[in-house]
Amino acid sequence: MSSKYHVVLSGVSKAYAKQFAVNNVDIQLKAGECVALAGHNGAGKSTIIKLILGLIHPTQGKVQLLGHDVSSRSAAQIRGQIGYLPETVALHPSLTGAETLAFYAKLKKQPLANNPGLLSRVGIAQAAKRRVGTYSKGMRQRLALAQALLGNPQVLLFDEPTTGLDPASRQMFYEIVSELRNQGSTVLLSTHALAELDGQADRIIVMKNGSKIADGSMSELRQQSGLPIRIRIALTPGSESAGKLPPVWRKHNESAYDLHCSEQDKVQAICSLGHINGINNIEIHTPSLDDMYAHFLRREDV
Ligand SMILES: Nc1ncnc2c1ncn2[C@@H]1O[C@H](COP(=O)(O)OP(=O)(O)OP(=O)(O)O)[C@@H](O)[C@H]1O
Repeated sequence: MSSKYHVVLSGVSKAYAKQFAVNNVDIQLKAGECVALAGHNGAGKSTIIKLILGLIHPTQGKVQLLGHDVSSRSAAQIRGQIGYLPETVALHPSLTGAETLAFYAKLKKQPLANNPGLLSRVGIAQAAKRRVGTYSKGMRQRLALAQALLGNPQVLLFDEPTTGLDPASRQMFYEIVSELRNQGSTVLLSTHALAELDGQADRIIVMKNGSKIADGSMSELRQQSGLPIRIRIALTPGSESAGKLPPVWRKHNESAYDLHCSEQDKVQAICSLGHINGINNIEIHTPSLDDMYAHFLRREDV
């Protein structure tokens, strides 16, 4: 296996009784890459994260982490290289933030000296001496993130990390993800919140009923989906130019007209408007991640 991959799943399936939670999935995660796992409830996202953590073992196939088979004894040594933020974090309410992080640092055999810096990094240094029971959901999630960052792990697994976070906390979270990528760590995060991934994830893997149904960067997914781009022009009210528009332009309302075309035809479509006077505005709407996600799920239903 090439060392540029931190995590490799090869033909991995996980069955409970006769039900496949994950079905014949191949995933490769490179060093310094942030990959999002998207899918509805029950799609298999948490199961993939648990397989990488070695908490459960595949029914079929192989999971490799930093060059080791996760099921092998040698994998125990590299567990300290993984940071994990579970979907639901149970923190003891009567411990302070600082005590909680000290507890996890001891479990991970990490020096306590780095803890104040970590609490500042996630923005809760001022609440370090307060009991966790008095923390808001966002503060608890920040503290849980700090424990995942203990020891500068090479692989970070975040299960729905931004659920319930306010915009400032989400922004802080993605700033940390960006730092982690820059330092060469691999980040895998599961999410339902696709819209917020734009510009944050290098790649998106779409799961459905345990199978991988799409895998690529935003622009690759856009191309694979073949979803059209919508160009909308607004004409000066009362303008006679509408009559000169090629028939492919459809009327949207009294002054606006739409054209649906592929990414490749976009420039030509705009150039063909060169002889039309009285264009007030041009809007280009490219398919969003939510549009593409819905498309991939529908395609599988057909
Ligand atoms: N321990 C288990 N025993 C039996 N079935 C399980 C077990 N864990 C998961 N499953 C089933 O496997 C499927 C995938 O579950 P998983 O938790 O991986 O989905 P998910 O994509 O993380 O969903 P969510 O977004 O709701 O967290 C589901 O049908 C679930 O019921």
